[in-house]
Amino acid sequence: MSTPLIEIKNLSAGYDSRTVLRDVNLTVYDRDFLGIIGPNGGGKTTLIKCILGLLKPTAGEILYRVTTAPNNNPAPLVDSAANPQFSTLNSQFSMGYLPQYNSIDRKFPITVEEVILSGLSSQKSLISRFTASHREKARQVIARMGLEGLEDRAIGALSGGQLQRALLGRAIISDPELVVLDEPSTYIDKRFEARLYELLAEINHDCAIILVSHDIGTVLQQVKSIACVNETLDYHPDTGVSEEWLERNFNCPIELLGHGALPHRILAEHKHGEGCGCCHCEH
Ligand SMILES: Nc1ncnc2c1ncn2[C@@H]1O[C@H](COP(=O)(O)OP(=O)(O)OP(=O)(O)O)[C@@H](O)[C@H]1O
Repeated sequence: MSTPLIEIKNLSAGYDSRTVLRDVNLTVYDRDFLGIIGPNGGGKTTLIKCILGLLKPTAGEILYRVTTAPNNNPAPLVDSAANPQFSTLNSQFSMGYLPQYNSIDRKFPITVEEVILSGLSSQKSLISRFTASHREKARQVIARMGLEGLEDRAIGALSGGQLQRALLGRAIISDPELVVLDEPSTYIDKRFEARLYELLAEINHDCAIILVSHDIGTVLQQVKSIACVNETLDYHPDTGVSEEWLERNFNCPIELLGHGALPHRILAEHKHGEGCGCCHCEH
């Protein structure tokens, strides 16, 4: 069994006085590939915000593995209560984040290269410039993302898929311990989607991935473990989830169809618009 990278304990979170997540417990392991599914408004992005340190939980805590020990062995998880010198999110824990497409301000005057380099901002001081090796790293990431020739283009002049690739480049350029992707394939075409999942498989050799997606099919075929968030969290350590589990969590009839070794899930016949709240019923 791999070692834990992040442990979420009894976490609750919300906005103003409204609780969106309640009593969530979850362990993300080293080199995990965790898929997070759930209905619209179930709290997936809220959970991600908590993991990224962008939203303070109202209860519970999140523990991050402290940085690799000198002998290259992972250091144990730090209990923030027992070790007050550690904050729950320590600055040495590196995470890359691909936000939801609609949260990006495309008018922001920044080029593809600058977006990707900004993933290395924590490796330099505010006023110093990026070094030649930072720029070389950016060049490699631009090539990996298939964005050669677009280095100097402003993000407002990119297609949706190109922008998502630039943002993925930013998320991975620092070789983080965890990459968090919120709906990464929204605007990505089929050709790059296949490449995207190849890339994620490559990245997953060295770091853990949390992938939020409405596309249960893609999630089940890519991930090693799966969680469904709908105010509370239900976790499966592998992807062999049952129809019953999916139906309970999506509150919508779902059929699993055999597809090689993995289940290939599809929604069962059901009436749309009955307010079950699943993403498919909104279409
Ligand atoms: N900044 C905010 N202020 C107030 N309420 C919020 C805020 N962000 C999200 N919410 C509410 O919290 C609930 C959970 O939202 P969240 O974005 O976490 O859900 P989600 O599962 O990611 O949804 P989706 O699948 O639609 O992306 C929703 O009811 C949403 O309206």
